[in-house]
Amino acid sequence: MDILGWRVFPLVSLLISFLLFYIKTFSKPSNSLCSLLPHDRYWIASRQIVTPQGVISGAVEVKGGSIASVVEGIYQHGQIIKGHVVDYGNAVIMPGLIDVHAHLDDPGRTEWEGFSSGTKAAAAGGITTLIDMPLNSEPSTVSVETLKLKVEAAEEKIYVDVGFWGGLVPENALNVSALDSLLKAGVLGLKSFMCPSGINDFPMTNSSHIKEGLHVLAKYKRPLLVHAEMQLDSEGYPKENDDINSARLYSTYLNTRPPSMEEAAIRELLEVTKHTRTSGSAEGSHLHIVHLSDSRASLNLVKEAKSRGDSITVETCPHYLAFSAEEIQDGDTRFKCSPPIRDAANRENLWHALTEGHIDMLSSDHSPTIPELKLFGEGNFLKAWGGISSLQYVLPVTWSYGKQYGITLNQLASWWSERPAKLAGQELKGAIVSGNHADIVVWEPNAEFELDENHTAYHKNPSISAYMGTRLSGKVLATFVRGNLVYKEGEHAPAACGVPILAK
Ligand SMILES: NC(=O)NC(NC(N)=O)C(=O)[O-]
Ligand SMILES: [Zn+2]
Ligand SMILES: [Zn+2]
Repeated sequence: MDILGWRVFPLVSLLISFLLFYIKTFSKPSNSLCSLLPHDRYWIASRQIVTPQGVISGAVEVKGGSIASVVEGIYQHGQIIKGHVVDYGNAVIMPGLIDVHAHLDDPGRTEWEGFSSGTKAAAAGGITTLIDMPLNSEPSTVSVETLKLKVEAAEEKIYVDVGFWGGLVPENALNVSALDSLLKAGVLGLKSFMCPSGINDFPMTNSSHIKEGLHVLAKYKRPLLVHAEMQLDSEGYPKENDDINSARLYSTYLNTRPPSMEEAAIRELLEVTKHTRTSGSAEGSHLHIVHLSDSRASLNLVKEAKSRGDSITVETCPHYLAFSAEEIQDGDTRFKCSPPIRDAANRENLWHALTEGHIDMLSSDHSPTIPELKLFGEGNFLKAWGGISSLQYVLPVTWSYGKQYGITLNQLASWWSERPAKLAGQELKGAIVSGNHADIVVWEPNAEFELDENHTAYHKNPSISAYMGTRLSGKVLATFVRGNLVYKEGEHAPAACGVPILAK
């Protein structure tokens, strides 16, 4: 290169790096597009703010995406609070919901849901963090490579924060280094099935796989979530049933998945969870049973394990608390899920277990599909896709059906925010306290609405939701994620600025 070339070369490379910096900085949505509120520092006030110390009347100061202070009344240091104040009057200010169990089906099955529509629905429902399940996307999240595909798929599409569970499947369960690298890559914990999952690249695990998984998880202090239903030789399991009249009956489906399937799975799990006790070989790991439906023998087993010191928690879902088998019409496959929705007496017991603290938390288990796979015309319960679509409605559903049991705002915050935050290892989320992320839902408990065709639903396929046609109370007015007002009465922020959460 001649002298001139040597002089021009640094200049050109400087120019290129400036250009790259410019593209990187300014092609991302600017902050003003992330929020419907053009302030970095502001206050939100109401007469009902749900804090860990109880419900107070006052104001929450938000600064730089975090909660800077929480004050009773509208005075701080004896002076009336200054700056931009949004006064929500009698509406409830609560920590944003954390949904630890949702299937957003992205990448690969975005015609079922996808990160964009799924997190829009979440924001409209007051959910500020969602942990995505490792199955129903294509491929399933079972390795470092497939996790990378998830995170890439989520980029600039998520309106709320999204974390990821990894899958524990036979292939990685017996391969410590594969599990290690998946956990190092940032999944918040693992999830496995004790029965067929319905997804080809997500095979079921047995208790030896689960034991191995827990021992690896112990090092990382992260949980294993398990779909606890086990196929029993002596009892029925979705047998192919060519008699369409019988397959249309909800009772036919219910009989294929009796409570004893949940009980058998949990009994087997407890052989392994004993290692999670203090000084046990898997101390530090934790087992979480997802979507419990059986409120009798299965729940008793969990209670006993807790009393013995096992590190174990259990969730149930709004659909088990809202619906009962008696009300499900034959052929109405919107209600098909596993484990199945059981009788009204079981539902009553679930409510008691929840209010008495034996069920630790709630999750949506939002598991949508395309209407075609729900086989509405045929109404075949044995062949239709199993899964309830509910993401946007979990708060009003819990509130509407829970009011008669006298549930409190603090209980709602505990079931939907505090305990889920702990399960997912999110120390800066789940409660309205200074220093936490400003993840907040503002909602009006007394406002009622009809879930009819005039109601704006953000799910990709609203018609498959079992809640369509019901009347609910509890309307979400505003949702803040890390201080950004991402949803306000029917409108979303222009840009999707949620953060993908990876464990460190
Ligand atoms: N593949 C699924 O989404 N399964 C889900 N299906 C339900 N719950 O019916 C689940 O969580 O088990
Ligand atoms: Zn499941
Ligand atoms: Zn699920």
